[in-house]
Amino acid sequence: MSLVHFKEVVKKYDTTLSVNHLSLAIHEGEIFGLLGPNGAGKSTSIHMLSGLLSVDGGDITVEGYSVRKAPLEVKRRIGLVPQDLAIYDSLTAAENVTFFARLYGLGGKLLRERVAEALEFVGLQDKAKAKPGTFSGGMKRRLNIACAIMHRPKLIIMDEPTVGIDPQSRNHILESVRTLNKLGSTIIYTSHYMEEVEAISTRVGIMDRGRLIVSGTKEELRRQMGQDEQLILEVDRITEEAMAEIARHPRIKSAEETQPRTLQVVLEESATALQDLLFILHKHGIGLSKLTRIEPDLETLFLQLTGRSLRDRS
Ligand SMILES: Nc1ncnc2c1ncn2[C@@H]1O[C@H](COP(=O)(O)OP(=O)(O)OP(=O)(O)O)[C@@H](O)[C@H]1O
Repeated sequence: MSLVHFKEVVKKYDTTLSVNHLSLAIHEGEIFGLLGPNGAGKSTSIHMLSGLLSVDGGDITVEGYSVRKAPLEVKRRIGLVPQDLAIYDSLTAAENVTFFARLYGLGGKLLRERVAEALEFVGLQDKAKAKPGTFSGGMKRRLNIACAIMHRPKLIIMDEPTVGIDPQSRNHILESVRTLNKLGSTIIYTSHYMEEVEAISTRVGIMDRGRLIVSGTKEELRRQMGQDEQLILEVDRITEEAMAEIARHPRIKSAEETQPRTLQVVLEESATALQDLLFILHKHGIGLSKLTRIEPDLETLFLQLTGRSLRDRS
């Protein structure tokens, strides 16, 4: 069942469409990874979903409630972990979580229980009375998460939660995402780190220039990537004649000398393309010392769909 529905959503700044008729369904129980280069429109989309930005066209619903018509019903179901930290340095860790708990209408014993539970969940129970000014970047991010989850929301939105933090906190955060999901929360996770999104998500959507250019499970996306084979060949030398012959081959899509004596080659998947490539090298007296096949990843897919690199722009 779909928990979140973006229907033809538009956000305009001046004349530019930062979000351009975005349609997207997120199902209950998923960890949905929203990937895209800087400026793709990820933050703008989730800010509209969380009610921090107005929607200029279309609508977004959460459990059928519209952000336009029933914003409070939507907010009650959401916990947002924003990209920019939303914590107060003058309050202790426990007071920070308490502040947000009160905003969600919690009080009394339940409030105290939930504050303790949230701090324990992010591994900051020993720091409840400390002020975040003394915390590392990673600890501040974990406190930020505690503030967003203490009301046990159905949907948790994490906007680039691992930017600029140490590996230990990063692993802690990724593990918390999995646990929160197992405990029943649906997660939307935005990032421009493709490895992270691949590792954690059950389904992935890739945005570019305000649009969703593709979405699916990792297996579905892999199938979309077609059947090209990417190979790295380490050779003892390369000649212009051999490169010219390789370039002329109809089943060899591209060949490039990426480093001295290293060739990166893209072949159509066929029984003969690799054999022919090896034959050409042999014919020109070129020795091959190593051949590696590159597994296709989301970066490859982004490149295929847009002609641009996801990584270069991140
Ligand atoms: N307040 C604003 N005024 C004008 N343009 C804006 C504003 N906020 C965002 N934009 C533009 O909207 C587009 C989408 O930005 P957004 O922050 O949503 O991208 P993003 O995918 O989240 O990127 P990042 O990974 O850098 O956060 C960008 O071109 C950005 O310059």
